[in-house]
Amino acid sequence: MEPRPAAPRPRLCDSLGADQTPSASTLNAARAEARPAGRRAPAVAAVLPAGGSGERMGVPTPKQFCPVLERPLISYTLQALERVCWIKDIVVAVTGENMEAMKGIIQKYQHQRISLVEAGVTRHRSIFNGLKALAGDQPDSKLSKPEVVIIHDAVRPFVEEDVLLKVVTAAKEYGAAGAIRPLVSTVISPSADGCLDHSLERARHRASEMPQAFLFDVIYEAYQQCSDYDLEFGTECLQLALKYGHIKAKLVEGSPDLWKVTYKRDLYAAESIIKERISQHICLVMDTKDENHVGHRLEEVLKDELNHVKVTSRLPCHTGRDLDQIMSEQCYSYVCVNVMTSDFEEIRKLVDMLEESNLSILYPVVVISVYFLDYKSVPFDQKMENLMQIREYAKEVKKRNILLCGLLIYYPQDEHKLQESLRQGATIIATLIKERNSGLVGQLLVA
Ligand SMILES: Nc1ccn([C@@H]2O[C@H](COP(=O)(O)OP(=O)(O)OP(=O)(O)O)[C@@H](O)[C@H]2O)c(=O)n1
Ligand SMILES: O=P(O)(O)OC[C@@H](O)[C@@H](O)[C@@H](O)CO
Repeated sequence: MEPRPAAPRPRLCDSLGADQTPSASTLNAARAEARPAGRRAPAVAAVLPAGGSGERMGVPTPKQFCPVLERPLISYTLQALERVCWIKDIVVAVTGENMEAMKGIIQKYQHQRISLVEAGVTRHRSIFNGLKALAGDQPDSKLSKPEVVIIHDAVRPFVEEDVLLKVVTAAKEYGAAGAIRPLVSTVISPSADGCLDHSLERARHRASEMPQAFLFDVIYEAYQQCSDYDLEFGTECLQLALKYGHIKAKLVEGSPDLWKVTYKRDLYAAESIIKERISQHICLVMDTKDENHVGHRLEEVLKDELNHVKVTSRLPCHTGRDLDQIMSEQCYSYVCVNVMTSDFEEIRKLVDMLEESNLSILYPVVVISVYFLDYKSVPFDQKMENLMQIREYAKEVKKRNILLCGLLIYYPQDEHKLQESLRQGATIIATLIKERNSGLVGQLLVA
């Protein structure tokens, strides 16, 4: 899958600052971009079934709470939906025993617009409970009934605004809509004696994925009429709309990353996709704009080595403006360049700025403190002592989800040797950023 920037794609509401509350007029303007002219934007809510036990994952923790880069999987899905400003409420169905854990996740990762309901013993029953909360059937419910409701599995973290908009727009017109994907394996039907009865022509069939969207009344009435058998054994909401509402859902082609995390391999895949997405931008911090500065040489080598990664450089962080810039860039990888010094001043400033920006709440931020030293010609026992401070300081900042390590780059007079050191340094930097391995925190690597 091609790497995509960690920052969400341009949103309908990107005209707003990250922390601004959209005014009604702004929202309407944003919605106007998203809808055919002359039609009112529907009120949209989402239901996320998250009450499963994840048996196929084969671990004690239900997969929606399994960590990915030390953050529960469900938090990524919530973040994906929260990026969509026109989804007004997100109802999550969790079991009673996981309710407190879910509240803790919402608080720790500062999720917004989330309401919790009790899950059911099956996925359909969990979804039904979420719909009941939106229907306003429950006396203490603060939720208002939406015109359109999105249903999306909590274990499908890679959902983007464009497919959500497609299914919602189609649901408004057809009553129901769902994302589909080409089948990878052929579907076969076994006979009672365990032999092949027949196979389906793969090209004429599709896999039903998520998100799905429905006119609220269509799907709510379908669930209210639903047989116990369907509630117990059904796996397809679109089928309920067809069977009980006689609505033929519009099928929307989805992107490859809509898949559902089901087995352990899916968790590994999710982690590598997230790592790839947050490693798309490297910011070098150096205390000079001098183009001949060796830090700019390193920047150029990094650009050559990592042609798909955005490499920028900026002066050390000193003002609140820098904080805004860091947040807006959503960069999770920093290289702090120190030449012939081994003090920690710049690193401490950068780490404090990153901490203040709350950037490391959602994703681990990699900070690499690079020291250019001609360590073959100058005694650096004293410098080494300073450099070894990195171990203790790194342990401290790890608690804030900042992965700090050091890199000593040989800085010889000889141009050819320097180029070789720069290339080796760039390779190490690229690996540290791509792998984001907390096991290397506090280490001092040498190029
Ligand atoms: N009683 C249930 C069962 C499932 N789900 C949710 O429905 C989504 C898709 O279901 P599935 O992948 O089957 O999850 P599990 O049932 O947890 O997985 P398994 O079948 O392996 O146990 C998941 O987000 C799951 O948490 C739910 O809300 N309530
Ligand atoms: O059956 P499971 O509970 O594993 O997952 C539910 C899936 O069937 C469902 O998410 C899609 O197939 C679309 O309906």
